Order: sequence, then structure tokens, then C-alpha cells
Amino acid sequence: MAGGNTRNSKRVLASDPALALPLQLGRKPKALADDDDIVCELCQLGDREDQLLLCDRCDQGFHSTCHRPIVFRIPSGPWLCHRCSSTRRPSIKEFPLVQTKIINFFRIQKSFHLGEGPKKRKRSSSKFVKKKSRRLLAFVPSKDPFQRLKQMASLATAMTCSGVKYSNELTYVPGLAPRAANNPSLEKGGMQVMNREDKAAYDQCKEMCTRGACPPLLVKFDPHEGFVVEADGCIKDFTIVAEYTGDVDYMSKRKHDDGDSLMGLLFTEKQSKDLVICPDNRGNIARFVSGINNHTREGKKKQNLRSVRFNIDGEAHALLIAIRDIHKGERLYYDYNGYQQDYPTEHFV
Ligand SMILES: C[S@@+](CC[C@H](N)C(=O)[O-])C[C@H]1O[C@@H](n2cnc3c(N)ncnc32)[C@H](O)[C@@H]1O
Repeated sequence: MAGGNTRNSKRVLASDPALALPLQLGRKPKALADDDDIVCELCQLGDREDQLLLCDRCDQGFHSTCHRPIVFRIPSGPWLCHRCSSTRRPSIKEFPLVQTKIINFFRIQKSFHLGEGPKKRKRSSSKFVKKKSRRLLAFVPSKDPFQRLKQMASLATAMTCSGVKYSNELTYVPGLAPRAANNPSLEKGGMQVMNREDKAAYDQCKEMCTRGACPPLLVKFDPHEGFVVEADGCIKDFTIVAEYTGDVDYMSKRKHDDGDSLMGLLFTEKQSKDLVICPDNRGNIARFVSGINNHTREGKKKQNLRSVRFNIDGEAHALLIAIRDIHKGERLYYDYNGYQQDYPTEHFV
């Protein structure tokens, strides 16, 4: 938020490849302090590069980057500082580790039972050295059913706290963009069509999720980044980790949306036809994955996923794919600015 243009940037996550996004034209957030005498409660300084936000309840000023957690999204309306909001916001209440509750939350099909592990495959060897396959891989769920239950409970906790219902599909809601608008042939420059082998891996991921064989991921809470996602087992390079899901809407209708999780889905010749995925009401684990800081070398080194858009059966989809082997305990990161530098990440850790 320190950058001069940040206040005006539209926070849309952009898959690789993505095109320029429209800017949100300068609407001054009510929460920004106008008075030159106001200083930050925490650093006691007034004017600095970043925004001085004014708490709507206690009237104290806070620099967006002094405040904890850092305020990445300039509020367009009234804003409460951490002290005032903590008296209102319910503390994180862990989702109960009860199998039936988790089955209902994720609408897992009845065939799910805790004893079910991944099917074993015989290893085969060949005397010919195969060229390294660049086919996408389906994720491998954790073998231990209790570990899978803990992973699902962690996601259910984060989703409940964020007021988001679980959906592992793109959703088309009356009043938003219709399914017919999701036409990848409109993509400027074209969109890669998912081939048969990759589609089989994608279908396998979807099918596993419906029976509770979730990707080996844990959602945790970090005081700086909010909810974050960590690998709870080894994830191999080129694995499909998750599809980015949520309600599909026209980008033009979301110009003044305060959300920080919009994902570009379709970039066409006509801006009025561009689409975004909005995971505010419905979504899955993808919406909790962190972004790299595009401005530092350390930030860029953290990237272990890439967001890629595919034409799958005549519709655009955005997938998060591992770009190297990821070890258990590693936090997941991808580049929110897959193509253009529109998402402000200069204060990302
Ligand atoms: C797509 S959301 C990710 C989920 C979010 N952490 C949550 O709790 O809902 C993007 C927001 O997460 C936070 N975030 C993501 N990556 C971050 C990073 N590397 N450092 C600090 N905050 C980060 C920022 O607040 C950002 O606007």
C-alpha cells in the first residue's frame, strides 16, 4: 500500500498468462486520515509513504504497515483497528474433529469411510530410459485417515471463520455471469486446451475430493498473512494442488469490490466480457494460498506453485500447480501477478 498507485489498484489475482487489469479509479476510502495532525498510534509518526488509517470506533490513526496484521486492502468504508475489531470479531473457533460433521461440511459422498487409503499400484520398471514426462499429476492424499480428517477440519475452520461455503467447482449464480459467458475461445491470444492425459489427472483430483480424499494440505493462521496453506506431505513437481473456485462474475461489475481474492478467469478483447472468480461466498482451499512478494529476491524464491488457466471441455479454469517438489511443512506460495504487476505485494512477508 505504500506505492502511490496502490490505492487505485484492482486486487485481482492473475493466472499465468494474464493480461492487464482495469484500474480502480481514485475513490478516497473513508478510513484514510485527512487531518495532518494525526499520528500513527504505533510509530508516533504522521506522514509516511503508506496510508494512515483512522479507526472508526477509537479514532486512533495507524499506518497500514504498522498495524498488525498489516492492512493490505484499503477499506472503502469504515474501518476498525485490531483492538476494536477484536472485541467484535469472534475468535477462531476450531471446527470439531467429528467425521460426520466434516462429511456434511464438504458434502462428501457416502462411499467415504476413514479406512479408505489410496489404491496401491505395482511399480514397473523399463529398460528404456523414458523422457521426463511433463504430464500433470493428480495430488496424492495422505494415507492416514485421521490426518486427512485434521486437514479437512483445518479448512472447515478457515472457511467458517471467513464466512465462505465449500464448493470445489466454479459456480454460476443468477444475476452474475452465466456459464455461457465462460467461453475460452474469447481469450485474447487464445487459451491452452487441456490434453487428454492432463484431463484424466484433473478428473481424478475432482473425484478424490468428492469422496473425502483431499489434497495433503493444512490451513493454519499466521498473524501477518492471515490464513495460510501448508503442505502436510510431500507434493511432487507438476502436481495439480487445487482448482481456484468460486462464483464467476464479470470483472467490470467487480471494479469496486473490496475483496482481495478475486482471480482473473477470462481476458478478452472486450473488457466487458472479462471474467473473474469471486471466492467470497463459495470457494475452496485455493483462496487461502499466499502470494509471493514480487519486489524481493527472497519473496520470489518462496514460489512453489503457479496459477495456470486451461480450456477444459470448452470452459476456462484456473489451477494451482506445483512447480517443484514441495516438502511437508512448506507454506504454499504463488505469484498473484502471474503476468502483470497489478496486485500490490510490496509489503508481503
Ligand atoms: C488471496 S488472500 C489469501 C488468504 C488470506 N491470507 C486470508 O486469510 O483469507 C490474499 C490476502 O492474504 C494476505 N497475504 C497473502 N500472501 C501474503 C504474504 N506473503 N504476506 C502477507 N500477507 C499475505 C494479504 O492480506 C492478501 O491481501
